[in-house]
Amino acid sequence: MRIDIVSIFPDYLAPLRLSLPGKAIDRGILELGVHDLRSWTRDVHRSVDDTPYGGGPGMVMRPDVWGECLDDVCPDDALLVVPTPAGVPFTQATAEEFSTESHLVFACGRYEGIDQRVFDDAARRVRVREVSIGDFVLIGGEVAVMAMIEATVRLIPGVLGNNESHEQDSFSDGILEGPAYTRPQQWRGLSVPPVLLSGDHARIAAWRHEQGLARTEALRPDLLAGPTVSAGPDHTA
Ligand SMILES: Oc1ccccc1-c1ccno1
Repeated sequence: MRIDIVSIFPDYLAPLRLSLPGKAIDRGILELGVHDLRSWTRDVHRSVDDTPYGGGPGMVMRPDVWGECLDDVCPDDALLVVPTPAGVPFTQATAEEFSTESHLVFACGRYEGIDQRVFDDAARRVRVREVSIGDFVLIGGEVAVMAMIEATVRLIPGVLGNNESHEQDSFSDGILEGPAYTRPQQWRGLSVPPVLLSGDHARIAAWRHEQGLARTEALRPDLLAGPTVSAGPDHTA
């Protein structure tokens, strides 16, 4: 997989080369390109934004600069992902869909967002997903992109080591993971549930599922209410 990211703060994405994505890069499983949007500016001030039509606070990122950048960075077979609070929810299903792509391009917006015509124009030749990582507002898309990349890259075969797996992730079977325990068996008067010491793998699996279900009912009953909309294959944002 190749991932390209466009940002006016490329150094913000430096941590991606550590831990998980870093290992994937070292193993040749992942190619990562980070691009400074200002490289496509043509004025002496290297301007990337302007005042919004219709008035209102803040600034909007310019279509001309983004358009020329995406012409260079985003080929027709790539999936263009645009993090935005106004997007379709990013879920584990989205991460699974993204992990099967050969080329992801992430456009990090700032200010009041990117001129909509950038995505309308891009949609003429590439698949576009406007995606939200949650119902809150950030200053820019970089943090959202890092979260989405980590959630996606860890699902690529070979990225997680043998003793790490995503088969029992929260959400992988639609419910939250149950509690986890390790040594010591007694700690500050608190014991590890005896079933986990039984060696009875069927009982342990059943207990873990019950615990996950109880946690889900208590904390995320919405996950038990049936399928929700997410930025999956049938949602073009
Ligand atoms: O709040 C944002 C600002 C810029 C780009 C993305 C976001 C966002 C918020 C939630 N998901 O994405």
